[in-house]
Amino acid sequence: MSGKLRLGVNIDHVATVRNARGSGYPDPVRAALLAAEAGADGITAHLREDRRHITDADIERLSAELPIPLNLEMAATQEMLEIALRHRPHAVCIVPEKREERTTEGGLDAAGQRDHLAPMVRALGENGSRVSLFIEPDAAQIDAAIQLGVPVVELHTGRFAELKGEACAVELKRLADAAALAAKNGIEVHAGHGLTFDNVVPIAAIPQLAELNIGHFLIGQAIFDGLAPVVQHMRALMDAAR
Ligand SMILES: CC(=O)[C@@H](O)[C@H](O)COP(=O)(O)O
Ligand SMILES: NCC(=O)COP(=O)(O)O
Repeated sequence: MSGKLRLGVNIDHVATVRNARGSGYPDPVRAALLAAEAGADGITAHLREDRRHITDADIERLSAELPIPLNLEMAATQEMLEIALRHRPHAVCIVPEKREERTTEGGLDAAGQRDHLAPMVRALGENGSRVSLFIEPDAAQIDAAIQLGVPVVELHTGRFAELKGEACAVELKRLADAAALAAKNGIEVHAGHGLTFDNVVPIAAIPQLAELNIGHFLIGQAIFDGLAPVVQHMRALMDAAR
């Protein structure tokens, strides 16, 4: 696959700024609508168990107002399953979660949780949401995704984003190999976490990738440059990489 690479804009950290004062602004839904106007192909929002940023009300409004697909990120819990079944978002991405973490620290251990994940994946898929698993670029995790029958995996690029030099190059190859393995087995491949203007191009150049989900950097950069120009610039970098 080397067609258009979709950009999913994660608006979690607009909500982080809003929640800092408990005010109604900045409004994550307004940010999502502006990102859509600027060329985002989808919006990603992570409803965390502790609601540190995105809230249930945000998901309600995004579900009602978004003109582009919503990708709801959630932990593999009964509470989140019921919320996802109620809203029936275009997509649901199951991610690992620890309350004590500052941000997602790695991929979901799908291989170690297959029995727990299987009924959730089935229920979400039968309800009409496209299910993805946020996993490490690892053959065992991809095999688990194949066994679980998910149509999409999202590869965790956080390690790639943190590493430098030769170690970063090794992680990039790990991501490319994992994308090729998943795609060969009929799974659509996405990637995300820690992507910026400076590191997105080699990820975007991986031909099997269909979508990148990018948030924290875009929202931070928008403070200086505005959200629409930042989305348009990321979009241009991704297009130029293909
Ligand atoms: C799964 C992932 O990498 C992000 O989409 C996730 O939203 C990170 O969690 P925070 O947004 O809370 O940092
Ligand atoms: N799944 C990755 C995502 O949605 C955004 O991650 P980040 O860009 O906020 O690190």
